[in-house]
Amino acid sequence: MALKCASLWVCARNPCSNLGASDCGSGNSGAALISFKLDLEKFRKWECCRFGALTQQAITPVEDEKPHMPGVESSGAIERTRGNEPRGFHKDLNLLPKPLTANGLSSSPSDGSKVRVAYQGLPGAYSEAAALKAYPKCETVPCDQFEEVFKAVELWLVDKAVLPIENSVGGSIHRNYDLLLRHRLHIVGEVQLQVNHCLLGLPGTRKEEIKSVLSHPMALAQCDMMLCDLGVLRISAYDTAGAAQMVASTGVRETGAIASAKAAEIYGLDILAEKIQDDNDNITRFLILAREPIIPGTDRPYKTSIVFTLEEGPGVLFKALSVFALRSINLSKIESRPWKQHPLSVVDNSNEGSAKHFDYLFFIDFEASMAEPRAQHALGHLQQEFARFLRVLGSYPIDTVL
Ligand SMILES: O=C(O)C(=O)C[C@]1(C(=O)O)C=C[C@@H](O)C=C1
Repeated sequence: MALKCASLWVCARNPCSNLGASDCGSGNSGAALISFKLDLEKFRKWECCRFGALTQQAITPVEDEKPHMPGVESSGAIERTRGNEPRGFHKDLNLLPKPLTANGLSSSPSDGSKVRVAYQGLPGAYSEAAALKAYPKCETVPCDQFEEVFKAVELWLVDKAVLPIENSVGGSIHRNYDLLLRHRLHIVGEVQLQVNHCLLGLPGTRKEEIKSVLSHPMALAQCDMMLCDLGVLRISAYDTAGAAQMVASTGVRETGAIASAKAAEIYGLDILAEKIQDDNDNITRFLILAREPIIPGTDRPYKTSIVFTLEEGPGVLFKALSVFALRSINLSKIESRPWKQHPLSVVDNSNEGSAKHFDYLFFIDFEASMAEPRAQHALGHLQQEFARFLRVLGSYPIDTVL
């Protein structure tokens, strides 16, 4: 694999000798951020020491990518029917681009004139719309699973990836936080997209005829009230456009899909109801990922995403977050995820034997650019005083246009 030397910002305690870093900074709490320019292979070796099997796991496909939501029934009927002939529809679904799969990644065309952007789902998915918002002339490349979206960039089959990370109604997409850590891509941008869901059905179907509705679990959650009113069975699918394609190809009048108006057009379905989400302001935030980081500036508002772990102790998270408050840096997101390689930390309490604590990773977005000294000082402080591990996932312009 043709991996190039990459520039990464990495802060951690005592990694200097392993990394060949040019500057390890001082131990002062206000120390400047240690910026390492390092060789990706060295970085991997170092991370391997700290995380054991993490590096190896980064190339192991996720066992179960099938979406699951409590209270949402999953059915064999939602498995993709790639290659199946659509029944009774004028659209030839076989002419649409086929999603990449882990085993079926093909090479990019040699003409590098267009940016190729991978996304999870089928044409008409919101992730595709997000890719086109970020790069209006890009070539969008559909992938079956999130894991393949990452691999498509890592294997140089595409230039960028777009990844949903949170929704204003449904909250975080936890799987994608975990994948961000397991892979070595950089966040180079974000896209905020207004998501207007439609209820789709076979041509000529009435809304009242619908008995079950297929969609992505996030989309089902975002339309909870309307689905309760209809009293329909909910069935989860990999993505909204995939649900629309499924309804089109199975030809069952009683089954509808929640998807975009564009998906209705692509798969030849009728729009039975529009803007069916519970909250009119239904915004999904997507991340743009690339092999190389961008160089952040101060010309416009920037956001920086980091992930870190902390030592165990009372008030440690409070103290860690104070490094931002002390410098008037606003936090726009905090998410904690179990540290899967280190599920428990054992603390020796002299009288009572050993106490066990769950170990967590903290993902934080803060509103400052890594080009700003206050952001560099905040991360230097966090790294020197509190963090066992710290990685900058990216520093990128804030998307302010809906
Ligand atoms: O299924 C799609 O169309 C997607 O792009 C995925 C996704 C998500 O994962 O949240 C994106 C936006 C909507 O919030 C619903 C689903």
